[in-house]
Amino acid sequence: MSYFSLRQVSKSYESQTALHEFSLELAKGEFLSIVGESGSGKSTLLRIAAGLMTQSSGEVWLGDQQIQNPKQKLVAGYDEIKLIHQDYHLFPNATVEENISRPLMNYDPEYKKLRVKSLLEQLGLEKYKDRLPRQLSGGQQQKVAIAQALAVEPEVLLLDEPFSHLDTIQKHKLIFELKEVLRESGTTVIFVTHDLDDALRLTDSVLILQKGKVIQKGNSRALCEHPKTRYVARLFSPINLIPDRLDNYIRPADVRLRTKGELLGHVIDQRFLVHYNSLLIRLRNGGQVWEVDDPARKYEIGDRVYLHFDEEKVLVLKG
Ligand SMILES: Nc1ncnc2c1ncn2[C@@H]1O[C@H](COP(=O)(O)OP(=O)(O)OP(=O)(O)O)[C@@H](O)[C@H]1O
Repeated sequence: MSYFSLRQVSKSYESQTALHEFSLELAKGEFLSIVGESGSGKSTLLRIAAGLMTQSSGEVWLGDQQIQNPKQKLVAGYDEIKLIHQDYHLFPNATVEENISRPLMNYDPEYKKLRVKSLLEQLGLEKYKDRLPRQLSGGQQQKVAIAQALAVEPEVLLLDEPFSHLDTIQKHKLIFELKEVLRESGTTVIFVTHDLDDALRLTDSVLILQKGKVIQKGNSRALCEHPKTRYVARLFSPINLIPDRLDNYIRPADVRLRTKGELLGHVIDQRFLVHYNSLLIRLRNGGQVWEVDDPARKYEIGDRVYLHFDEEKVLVLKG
């Protein structure tokens, strides 16, 4: 049953189309990640979804309420739909506790107190509650911005790359913590990012956006095993073009290294990774370079190797 939906939403800036007939249906409490490269229309999409930008055409619905855009509504935006982006704005002279309670100004004081206490606990911010934003790390400040957005208990949370200022370890920890908080509250979530790994840490359900259009939607396994385009395939790993075969590619993990065979190359680079060595291999015919996994860590720079692969692992990718 659809709860939050975008219906044929398009947006053009002057002559440029940023979003083209974009449609989406989410059930209550569903999480979806949208992955797209820079300029693919992710921020435009979320601003329209939050009622903060006027679309050129199409509609946004939350339950049976049509979301009004800034041309239709005096004060743009909704408490039910909150957007968090990387450039959050905290009140610099207010403490963490005051920042979180600010959106609850008109609420019952007793409710406000309990809600802020609960958010401080959920996001692990109790010990910082009396600090000013400048006395916090980037990750802690981002948590305060998230708590501030959650204060009014939004039905829908839209996350626009809000973790991009954080280092990888901090980011993964925050995504994990946030996932628990949002699951518990039954919030419907759309997370946009250019990083597939971040997306898959929050949810297994991913939509790929390119040049304002939906390229593919599915769970990680379906997208990885049956990518529709080279861009989707490359989000998971590099892909190697098979010589003399049009649009045929093979992933580094699907290549086996042997001492005999037909496709000959030699190792020109080697990287130590957690579960395998990653090799760069220059093919003898044509000089093309393949990236190949060496799980046995057997081969060294300069070695001659023959490359094998199963036909069923070959990806045929046109776009
Ligand atoms: N105010 C504007 N005026 C004109 N063009 C714009 C405007 N805002 C965005 N665009 C264009 O619309 C397209 C989509 O932009 P948008 O910011 O939605 O993409 P994005 O996927 O969020 O990018 P990024 O990941 O870099 O933030 C881009 O080509 C951008 O140049």
